[in-house]
Amino acid sequence: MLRIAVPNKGSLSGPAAEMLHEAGYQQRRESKELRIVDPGNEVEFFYLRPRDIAIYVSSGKLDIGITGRDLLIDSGASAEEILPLGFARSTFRYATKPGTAGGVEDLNGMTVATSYEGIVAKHLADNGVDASVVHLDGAVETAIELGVAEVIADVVETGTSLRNAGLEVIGEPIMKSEAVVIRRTGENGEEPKVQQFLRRLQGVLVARTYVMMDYDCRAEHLEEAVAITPGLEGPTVSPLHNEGWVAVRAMVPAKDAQRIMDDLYAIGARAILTTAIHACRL
Ligand SMILES: Nc1ncnc2c1ncn2[C@@H]1O[C@H](COP(=O)(O)OP(=O)(O)OP(=O)(O)O)[C@@H](O)[C@H]1O
Ligand SMILES: O=P(O)(O)OC[C@H]1O[C@H](OP(=O)(O)OP(=O)(O)O)[C@H](O)[C@@H]1O
Ligand SMILES: [Mg+2]
Repeated sequence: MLRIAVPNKGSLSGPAAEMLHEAGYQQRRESKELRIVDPGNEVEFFYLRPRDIAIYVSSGKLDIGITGRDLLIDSGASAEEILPLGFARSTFRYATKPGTAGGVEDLNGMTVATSYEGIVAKHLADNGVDASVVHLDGAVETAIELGVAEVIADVVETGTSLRNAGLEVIGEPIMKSEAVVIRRTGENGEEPKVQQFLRRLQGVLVARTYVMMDYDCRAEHLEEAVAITPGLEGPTVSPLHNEGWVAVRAMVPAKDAQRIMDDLYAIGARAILTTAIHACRL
């Protein structure tokens, strides 16, 4: 049985459960459940604090975990990222009251409040900056107003929390994060159960990113059409009863679908349809 750590709370928890559900796995019915077994898929899910997941996975007691890249790196645990999942995207940045500092190089002698001490201490050291770090559990944006620190380092998505606190980012992002699948560093990546789990999640990512496009076009325009919709391994082309016409089917990126339909129409393609992909194995 594959043992998988899933975030039980916070920004990662809802989207992770949704992705696992789309991949065909049973998920817990209520938020107090700490573990469930999905016998049909031979998987056991453990609902754990996102911050603890890399530690459990590095211990070898759990095979796989879903957590944030920033949490993985901050933990210092001996676990590695094996698949990025595209949700809970954020940057990790320094912020101050306007006029306090222009970048990390100005932080000598200051105090930085953060929930991610591991990332911040390393970043300061890598930049040769001597600043102290104070650990706070959350809502770190308030630390400056209340005099606990001159600088914060925190997760930024829309920037709303910073704006509301009258703070602005300084310097370049320390890192970019998103939800990731992790496993113990150096673990054999060929294990069939693990590979099957990753293929299922990859299938969800593809189904979310691509749509299926079907259209009819004149045979003499086929090469132009194929250049517009190359598909993954090449489009499927079938003859139409109407001589001189062919039907074409290819996967296209969902975000480009409308532009691609316009381009196909312009070269004379007609009956252009897009349909959602519900599941996929590449
Ligand atoms: N507003 C956000 N947008 C996108 N990702 C976020 C956001 N806030 C936190 N994250 C990501 O979520 C993970 C942190 O999860 P965690 O549950 O510890 O904190 P949280 O989502 O802020 O929840 P909590 O309410 O418990 O503070 C990190 O990977 C972080 O990058
Ligand atoms: O840039 P934004 O869109 O505002 O998002 C970033 C904020 O979201 C998270 O806070 P959360 O609400 O989880 O509270 P926390 O600080 O207690 O973790 C994060 O810690 C930032 O404060
Ligand atoms: Mg938070």
